[in-house]
Amino acid sequence: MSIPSFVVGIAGGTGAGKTTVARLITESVGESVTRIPLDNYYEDLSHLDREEREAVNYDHPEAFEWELLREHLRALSEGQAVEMPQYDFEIHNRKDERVTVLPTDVIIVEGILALYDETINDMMDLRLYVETDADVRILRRIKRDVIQRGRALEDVIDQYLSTVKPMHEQFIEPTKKHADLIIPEGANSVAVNLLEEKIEAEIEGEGTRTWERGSLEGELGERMSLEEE
Ligand SMILES: Nc1ncnc2c1ncn2[C@@H]1O[C@H](COP(=O)(O)OP(=O)(O)O)[C@@H](O)[C@H]1O
Ligand SMILES: Nc1ccn([C@@H]2O[C@H](COP(=O)(O)O)[C@@H](O)[C@H]2O)c(=O)n1
Repeated sequence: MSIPSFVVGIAGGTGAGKTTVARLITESVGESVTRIPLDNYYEDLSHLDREEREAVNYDHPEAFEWELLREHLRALSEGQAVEMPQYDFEIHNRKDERVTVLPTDVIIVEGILALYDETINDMMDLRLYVETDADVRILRRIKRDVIQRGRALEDVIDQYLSTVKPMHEQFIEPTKKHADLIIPEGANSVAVNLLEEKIEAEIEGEGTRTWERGSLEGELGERMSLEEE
């Protein structure tokens, strides 16, 4: 019998620690986890020039291609591979290439609005909201955007005040009510260890969801067979 993947959502404000939590779980649990960054599902803005793309509100739900994410999650949790878009923060747009993502026992969807879409929330088995104070989050974001993404401090501050903060209050923070668990501070080792245990138990437990990874590698896009227990 087919057993769908265990789908985990990790939401929270910018700089809250979502990516870190997702990365720690993935590193600990291993190959059976696939990470789906919501950033990869920003709308394709190739029809806009760079200046117009810089002015887009990237914290509004309309910035994302929800239907594509729904389709991909549905496909992955049913055992089909998908071609996931890749996002480039330098050019404020998708890259030309896509990456083939194989179905796995566990799928982690991670991003500011990971708990926003009702259909996607219904597909999730575990919904997490990472909660970190706004002052800590903006300091982390300034460090990341200025040092790693080469953005000007003035621009980072302007963007924070004009869109990031108001959208957080209007759309992101309210999704906390959809969470099963709230994780304080991001890479909080007690919470992360408990999550790792929960996810490992899901993989190893009764009715194991065991995708035969190798069986798909030669015939990508084909439906996978499930290992009978
Ligand atoms: N509990 C924590 N304590 C200290 N730093 C943390 C903690 N959690 C995350 N960080 C750091 O904060 C920064 C932002 O974390 P990240 O996971 O990228 O946030 P998000 O994906 O929510 O934007 C990273 O440099 C990360 O190492
Ligand atoms: N071209 C873009 C696209 C998105 N952003 C910002 O990314 C933030 C979401 O990612 P986190 O890892 O911080 O959760 C979001 O707040 C967008 O403002 C951007 O700056 N440029």
